Amino acid sequence: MSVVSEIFDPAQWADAPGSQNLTDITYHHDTTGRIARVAFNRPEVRNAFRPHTVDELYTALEDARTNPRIGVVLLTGNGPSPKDGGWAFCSGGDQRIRGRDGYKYSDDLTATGIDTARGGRLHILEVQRLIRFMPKVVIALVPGWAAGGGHSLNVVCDLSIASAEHAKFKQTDADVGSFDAGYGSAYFARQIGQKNAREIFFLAREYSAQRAYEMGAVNAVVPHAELESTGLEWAREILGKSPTAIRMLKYAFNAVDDGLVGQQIFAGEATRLAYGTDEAVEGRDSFLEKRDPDWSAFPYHY
Ligand SMILES: CC(C)(COP(=O)(O)OP(=O)(O)OC[C@H]1O[C@@H](n2cnc3c(N)ncnc32)[C@H](O)[C@@H]1OP(=O)(O)O)[C@@H](O)C(=O)NCCC(=O)NCCSC(=O)CCC(=O)c1ccccc1C(=O)O
Repeated sequence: MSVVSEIFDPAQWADAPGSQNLTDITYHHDTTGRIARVAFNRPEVRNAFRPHTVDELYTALEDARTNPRIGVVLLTGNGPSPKDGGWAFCSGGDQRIRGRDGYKYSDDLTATGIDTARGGRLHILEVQRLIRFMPKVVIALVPGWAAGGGHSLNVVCDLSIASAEHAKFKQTDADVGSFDAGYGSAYFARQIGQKNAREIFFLAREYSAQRAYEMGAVNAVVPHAELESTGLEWAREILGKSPTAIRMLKYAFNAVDDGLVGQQIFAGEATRLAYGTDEAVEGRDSFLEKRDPDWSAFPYHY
């Protein structure tokens, strides 16, 4: 097992099936197969994402979502940068290949390699929704910079743990003419309060891990060397809980901010639970057996 990041413990992880050809991220399962680790792997650009990065990220997260053994996903950034030793969770969209209609596919790392025939992409927002709606806990492990769209990803994760020494937070969207007007800002304000969120976006200052913790943008600040082991510890603790309870709780927390989509997702899971009852089985069977349903065994609970 190769060491993909200085604080990655290879004894804890195995390559996720099909992950060998990934270029912009790494994807591992822990040795029990119950925890996924998905990491940005472009440390030389502070883990900025290009469309290909987002494609890989979506595929890995979707794989984790649909794997019935996986209960917790750790989202992080590999590091440090071989160029200058800097650490990053993610610095958002790769500004070198940003076009007028979104981020462009490029056959190399520069604007000269852009494929002009393909439309620009903003599909990091699809990744945000995947994290938000997956029935599993997603924990951001922030080993360095969380900036721009990377800052927004930290916002949308269920829990966040930050490196005391290297994690830094900065919402640069307004510096570069971008604006995450969804979860990245409006939901962020629900997390940390309107005044704090407006300050972070309007001034685009830099915030330490400790300050982010005080504002409620992260759950814990731990020594850098312990970031990943703490993530695993939290994940194992969550795995000790009822999967159904965790799923319903996540959707309940979401529902209040997600409007009818939030209600639909919560209601869908309630329907799934109802289908498991004898009462619902009676409804189905009466239809299939072409008879009136007999509800007499099912009281109006109060
Ligand atoms: C993150 C920094 C504050 C780190 O600063 P520092 O430690 O001093 O390092 P640097 O020397 O600046 O960077 C080292 C190296 O990395 C390159 N780099 C860093 N970030 C990027 C990037 N985003 N794109 C391209 N390259 C990057 C940097 O140029 C250096 O390269 P050298 O060749 O060594 O010089 C600082 O780096 C910084 O501020 N970075 C930019 C942060 C930023 O503005 N990000 C984009 C915000 S906009 C966005 O993410 C939109 C995303 C999106 O798709 C979206 C669209 C619509 C709605 C919502 C979203 C959404 O937000 O999700």
